[in-house]
Amino acid sequence: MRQLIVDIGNSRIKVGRFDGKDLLEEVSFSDLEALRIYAVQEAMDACIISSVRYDEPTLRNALGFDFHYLTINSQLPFHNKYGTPHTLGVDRKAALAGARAFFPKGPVLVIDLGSCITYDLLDASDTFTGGSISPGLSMRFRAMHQQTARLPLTALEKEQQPSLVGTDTVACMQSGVYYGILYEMEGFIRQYALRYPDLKVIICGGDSFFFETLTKDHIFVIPNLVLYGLNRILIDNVNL
Ligand SMILES: Nc1ncnc2c1ncn2[C@@H]1O[C@H](COP(=O)(O)OP(=O)(O)O)[C@@H](O)[C@H]1O
Ligand SMILES: CC(C)(COP(=O)(O)O)[C@@H](O)C(=O)NCCC(=O)O
Repeated sequence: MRQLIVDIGNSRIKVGRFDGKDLLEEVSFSDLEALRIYAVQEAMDACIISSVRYDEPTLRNALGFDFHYLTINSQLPFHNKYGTPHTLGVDRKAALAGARAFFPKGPVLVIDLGSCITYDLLDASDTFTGGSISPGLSMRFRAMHQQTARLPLTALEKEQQPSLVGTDTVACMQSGVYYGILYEMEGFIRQYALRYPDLKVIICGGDSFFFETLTKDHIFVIPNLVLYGLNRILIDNVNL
């Protein structure tokens, strides 16, 4: 059984080709046309799309192949008790489903480092009530550049761990963004761990590899967690 799994985020489109529960290949695209060209060349039995950007008619029009579109009506492996369930990001639902694919029981905190950073807690009774949303890594760099007169647009190099004490403008910005996110995550993890003994933490998303040093016995970095979650949701929803 071949499944095509598509996660359309605010920065880019991530695609996984699965055979049952096994991820065979992972690619990313910047636009729908590139996704369409890739998808029509693949032999697939089923496809799921989660999109925080495009509504269902737009995607059906642009893509022209059949897929399950993740909505409020899709069956999920947890109880959604969010105050506004209709506005909950589908990528957050997929990440929580991914958490249950890796850890079937117990409390799990998912931290998704994408365009935004989301913190989502699933408790031991499989109930989701909410979490937090904060600005993502690239967004922090762009915001400082766009909303000041003197700060340049900069970024982190691959696998760069900046100095705590920045000694020039760029290094100060890199320190602020990197350690701002690191200490933010450590603070959330500490507070959640006090409330939920035996907590597991999964860090995922496009910028998660910058924080692999956080990996411990109960903290896991799984960059493509959302793809695994969508695969699980697809299997539950179309009876593969
Ligand atoms: N090819 C890429 N295109 C865009 N962003 C990328 C790419 N590779 C890594 N990234 C990083 O991933 C982050 C976005 O993460 P991702 O999980 O793809 O976000 P989203 O789900 O919001 O689209 C960006 O902040 C960027 O730093
Ligand atoms: C919070 C998000 C912007 C994160 O999206 P991402 O950074 O993964 O592209 C997205 O999940 C979203 O648009 N959520 C809607 C609001 C909510 O979840 O309550």
